[in-house]
Amino acid sequence: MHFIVVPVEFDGGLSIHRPAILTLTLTCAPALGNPIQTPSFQFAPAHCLCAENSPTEVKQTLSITLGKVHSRSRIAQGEVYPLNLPRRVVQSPHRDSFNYSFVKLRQVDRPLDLDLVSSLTVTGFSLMRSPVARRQLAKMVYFQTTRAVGRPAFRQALIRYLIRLTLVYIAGKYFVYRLFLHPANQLPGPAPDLLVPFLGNFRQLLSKDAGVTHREWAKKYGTVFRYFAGGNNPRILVSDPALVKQVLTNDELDFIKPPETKQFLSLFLGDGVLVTEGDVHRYQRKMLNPAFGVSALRDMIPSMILPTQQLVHQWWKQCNTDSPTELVVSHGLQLLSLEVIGRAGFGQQFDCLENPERNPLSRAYLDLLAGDSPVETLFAMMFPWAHRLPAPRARQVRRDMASLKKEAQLMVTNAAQRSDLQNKKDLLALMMQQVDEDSGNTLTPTELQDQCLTFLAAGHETTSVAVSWCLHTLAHHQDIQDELRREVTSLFHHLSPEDESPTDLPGYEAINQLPLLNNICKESLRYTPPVPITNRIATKDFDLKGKTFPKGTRVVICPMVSHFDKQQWGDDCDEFIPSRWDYAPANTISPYVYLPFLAGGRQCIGYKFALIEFKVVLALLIKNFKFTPKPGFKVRKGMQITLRPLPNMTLMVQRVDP
Ligand code: HEM
Repeated sequence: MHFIVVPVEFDGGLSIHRPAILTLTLTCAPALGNPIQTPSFQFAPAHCLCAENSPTEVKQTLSITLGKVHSRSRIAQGEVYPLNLPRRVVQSPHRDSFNYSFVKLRQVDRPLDLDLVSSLTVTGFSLMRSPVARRQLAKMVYFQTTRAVGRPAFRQALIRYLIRLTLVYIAGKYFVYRLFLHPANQLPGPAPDLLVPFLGNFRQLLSKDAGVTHREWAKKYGTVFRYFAGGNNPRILVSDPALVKQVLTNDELDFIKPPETKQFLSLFLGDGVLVTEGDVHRYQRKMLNPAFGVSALRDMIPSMILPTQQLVHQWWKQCNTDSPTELVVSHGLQLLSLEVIGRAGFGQQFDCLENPERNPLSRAYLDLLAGDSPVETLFAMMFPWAHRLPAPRARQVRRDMASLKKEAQLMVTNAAQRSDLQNKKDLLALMMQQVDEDSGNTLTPTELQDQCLTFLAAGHETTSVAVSWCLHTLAHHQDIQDELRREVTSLFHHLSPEDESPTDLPGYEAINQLPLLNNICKESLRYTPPVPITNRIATKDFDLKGKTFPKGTRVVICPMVSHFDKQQWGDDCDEFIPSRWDYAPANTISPYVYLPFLAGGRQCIGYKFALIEFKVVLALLIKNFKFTPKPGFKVRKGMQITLRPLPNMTLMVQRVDP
């Protein structure tokens, strides 16, 4: 038996001008004995806009109308009766559902051959024109979804479906595409580690010191190769100087920092210059560059020498008079570089060396950097949301970050109230006085605050790591250490180790003119680059060596590889030879091969600051102490943002009589 159910009016003021035909073909055959209870829909509900919830209402309507039919006439299978029934009101049992209240039921004498799609389209358009209908539809979708989700069978089927879909997605993206189909696979490179299937070559990378595995791969696969990182994500490592230049300079704007690195860094640094990209970054560099010029640095020399003298005095007191003493040098150096950046950067004495816990800024930084595990740092970088977890360490990190922001804000507010700002020569004062020539703008308090946090972070850990490794290397090269001591003593001879406030300090030029000190710093930054690796992500498709790689591909620049490339440096590149800087190839080396401060538009803004600080600290320490290795002490080069010594660098330190 076939019916057309024609709803002519809907609840809630929804009016459909033409009698919109909700075509429902009903087969009442199974219900012949009792058509009132079991009319079943043949196909319409599957197509109908209100498919899922209309049956209830239609059933009710039919119950009534068929009930009337039944009372008047006998319905037999195949028999067709003309119906011309009056409208009847049907109350929906689901108040929230889409219900129509007047239904006219018309019986036809032949199987239906209606244009179902067009009639439903009319219905759909009419419905969507009415705000009330839209609301009704939204309600209906919500109602149907919640009702379906409420059914255990549906839930199970949905979960099964989602699991299957997820597995197919993971297998497709993380295994098939990344390990085989991604264009990076055209390049040579190591096979993924099958023992940890999801982590690419991570196990190999973490099993050795930072950069060592990369270096081995470079020897085997050349200056452009691919490997797999976490999630089997392919990375292309380039050490060919022309290609490094392409990434860092020629197409600089097409290669940005990976979002997770930026997210991780911006937790601490806000929108500082280390994090921003494009025009904002260019503007910030323009505003900040003058603060790092040589004339500014000349005035900062006392802010470097005085805290170093303080550390010398501390170590002098800790050392035995006639035998070497074991000292955790990296700890003292970290406090020192924080104090230097406090004084030279912000005109403030953090008093880190005397009382590291006193200043909230230094306290927060020391706590944040306290972790000794590279895995911990990698985890934090890969999952920047981890600090939101309700774990005690995460809570402490949140407290530290809040404290950093508050203190930086305070620092900027206090600086703005200084009456003698014009005479101050620290980074913050210089930044505050900087006016953009084009727009006439100055940096806003928030911008200044973020830059302060950036300089604190970027400027102190790197320098202390650089000096720690240099002392370690010199401890294994006593002849070079002795020679350096002779050179620096000639310049700093009048500074007594017990004098924390010396006067008559050597100047910027005099320090830079010490040739061995210069060579040792350069060679040490080659041998143990404090930033061993840098990642970029392509913002558009790019060509490298005649091959095209898609947007989103990760490119790695690795000073630990470039600095040990025999073709560039010669066969002795694995050795520490400061004198190499006196002749070729080192003294003519490409800036895209020697990369301790990177190159291009994102080169370290503080590299001159860092170099002069490195020299001052190294000179004063070597002048006053002899460093030798601690027997049995094994130190690893940590694969963190910086090349951290793991565990903290410990050396034997002996006083050198003035
Ligand atoms: C030996 C010490 C240092 C080393 C080896 C070093 C190295 C680097 C490297 C490799 C980068 C580029 C990172 C990247 O883009 O992936 C960088 C960026 C940066 N460094 Fe340094 N740095 C040192 C000291 C300093 C100091 C003392 C300061 C500030 C006082 C500083 C401030 C910055 C800033 C602000 C950036 C971001 C520049 C930008 O993206 O435009 N650095 N540094």
